[in-house]
Amino acid sequence: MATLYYDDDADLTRIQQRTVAVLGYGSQGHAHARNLAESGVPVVVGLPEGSRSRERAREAGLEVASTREAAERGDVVVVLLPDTVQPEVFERDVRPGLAPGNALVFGHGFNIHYNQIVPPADVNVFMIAPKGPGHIVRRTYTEGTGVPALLAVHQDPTGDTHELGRAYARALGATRAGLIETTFAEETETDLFGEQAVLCGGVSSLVEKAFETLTEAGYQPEVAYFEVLHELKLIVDLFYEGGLSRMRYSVSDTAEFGDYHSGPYIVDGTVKERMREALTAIQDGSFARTWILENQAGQPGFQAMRRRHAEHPIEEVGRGLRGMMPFLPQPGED
Ligand SMILES: NC(=O)C1=CN([C@@H]2O[C@H](COP(=O)(O)OP(=O)(O)OC[C@H]3O[C@@H](n4cnc5c(N)ncnc54)[C@H](OP(=O)(O)O)[C@@H]3O)[C@@H](O)[C@H]2O)C=CC1
Ligand SMILES: CC[C@](O)(C(C)=O)C(=O)O
Ligand SMILES: [Mg+2]
Ligand SMILES: [Mg+2]
Repeated sequence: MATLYYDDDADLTRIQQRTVAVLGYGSQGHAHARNLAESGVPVVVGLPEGSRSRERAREAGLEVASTREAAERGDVVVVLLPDTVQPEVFERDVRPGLAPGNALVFGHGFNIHYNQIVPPADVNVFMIAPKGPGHIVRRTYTEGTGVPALLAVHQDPTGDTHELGRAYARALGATRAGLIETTFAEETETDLFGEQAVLCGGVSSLVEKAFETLTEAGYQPEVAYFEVLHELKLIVDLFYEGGLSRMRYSVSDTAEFGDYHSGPYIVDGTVKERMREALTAIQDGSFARTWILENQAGQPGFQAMRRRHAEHPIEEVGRGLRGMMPFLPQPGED
């Protein structure tokens, strides 16, 4: 049975008494920095001199310093940079400023689990890994709710890392929704599997292929877009509120029968076999090696795939349709 923590299990003052350096102001960085600051925690954001995010952080009322200065000033240093740049920035800008008893925090376990960062033994190391995108971590905080997160402690030389982690999660808004105790290994492996098999890879591939199937059969792209992409969010909202059963309660009997009849035929047992293969590549480190080598080579394959998928016809159709829905974020808005 998982151990879960909520607001009453966390003493906010433990984190309010520390200076928290948030390195990076991207998806997670902006959410952590702003949520913590609004929870009464002293925050300094660490960004390189030329960073395009410096102005946005200042406009949000946050103090900004260089990555190195912020890391030196923070008693708690939160590394919210892309996973692949973290090892280099850690060695150059973070390690020199770490003092015994400081805390080093991660939003995902990749670099600790795959030994790309080995922190000094006298520093506390924990992870708060939100189970949701950074922009939703921010939005839900402002709405008074939160995104669940995972807490793992890797090193605890001062003996109070767990308490500090719970306090951090409360300041972020995560203990409003639920904070689950885990390990760096479990978070890293399940997170990579979830994003590859379902949340990013599986769903995107299903949507692209379904859109292609309909449009190649002569149906209007706009109808196909609404059917397999736009409505997906409305269906997934029901999963979120009440599990698969709530979706099946809300849809028609015809849709529910089609779900049982065709779902397991389309996503069949061979898909599960390939899911197991993807999980093995995560567990034995071969996926991590491929991603690290891809970055060392300058990301040629990654950038080519990014371009190819960005040019998929569903993206073009979607841009036009979303432009007619002013309640959705428009290009250029964060
Ligand atoms: N994205 C998400 O929702 C989730 C992410 N995570 C984890 O959180 C961590 C952060 O990911 P994410 O928020 O996606 O990261 P982003 O790519 O959104 O943020 C990158 C930030 O790091 C800065 N940056 C990039 N390169 C450097 C560098 N070489 N030196 C200093 N700063 C740099 C960028 O600067 P600039 O602003 O100038 O571009 C930007 O502010 C990762 O460990 C990730 O796995 C965990 C859960 C969900
Ligand atoms: C699902 C992708 C994710 O793991 C996340 C938002 O939780 C990520 O790495 O961005
Ligand atoms: Mg994730
Ligand atoms: Mg992830």
